[in-house]
Amino acid sequence: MTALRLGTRGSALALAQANEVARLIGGDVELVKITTAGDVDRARGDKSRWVGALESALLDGSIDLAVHSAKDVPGELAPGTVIAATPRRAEPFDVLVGENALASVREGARVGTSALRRRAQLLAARPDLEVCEIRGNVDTRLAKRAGGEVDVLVLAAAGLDRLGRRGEAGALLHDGVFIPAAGQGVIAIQARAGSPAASEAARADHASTHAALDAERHVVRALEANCHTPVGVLASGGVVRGFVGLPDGSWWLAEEATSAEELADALLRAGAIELLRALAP
Ligand SMILES: NCc1[nH]cc(CCC(=O)O)c1CC(=O)O
Repeated sequence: MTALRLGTRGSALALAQANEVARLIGGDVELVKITTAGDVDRARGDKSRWVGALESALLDGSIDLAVHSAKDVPGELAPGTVIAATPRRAEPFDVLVGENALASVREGARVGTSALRRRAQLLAARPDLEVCEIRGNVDTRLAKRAGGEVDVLVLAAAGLDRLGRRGEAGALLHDGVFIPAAGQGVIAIQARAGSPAASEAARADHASTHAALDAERHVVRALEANCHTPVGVLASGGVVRGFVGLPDGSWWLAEEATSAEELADALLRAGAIELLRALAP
């Protein structure tokens, strides 16, 4: 039996995720590090830049499975591929680093994030804050904050957990508008449809996580959202919640429903398309 080749990006977070997947699948598994366009030039581009090279390696047979942060996976997968498994979800919410709670962040503080969704949510809740672009992987951002580039950071709790750095974070942002990105905290294992590796990956699957991810991805596709769209969606405990907002915090929608279809309808009825059009005329 030859080893199952798991393709992964080479960042510390990606490797932590791939090692977790290797442990869950068990047996003879080998990690194959793949450099994506996103790793080479972090400044621009969309999700396909992170995921595209892994999808190509999957399709050309140089790997058997691709491991991703589900929130980095675009709404449409490469044809002929599937999300074969999603291990049990980690913490889905964002956290503040540098202050324990949003209410304690001083007026006008500099908050670092490059995600439009986080900017939209922060300014919806606290219009006084100065949201600053901050780039780089999780370690780089933590170092930049420690060096005084910003006062506070917003990061995914799951990423900090996986890097063993959750202790540096404050409280979760989980009230009101703070709905995380679709798939946040979920690892997606992508395979060629019908391949033997897809069946092997299924050993690592957690059914309710998979159902939640499917629901969240349904909403993203219904809104034609991508990683440049300030959209949050979280399915949990039979409820699906969604947020769509302008990055300056001046206009936002938050709805909840009992299915992905109903949530997408509710957001669309409330004006999500007009809102997204105001964003990208
Ligand atoms: N955009 C980068 C990225 N992709 C996934 C995570 C966190 C881990 C996860 O959501 O599973 C992060 C870092 C962050 O947003 O703080």
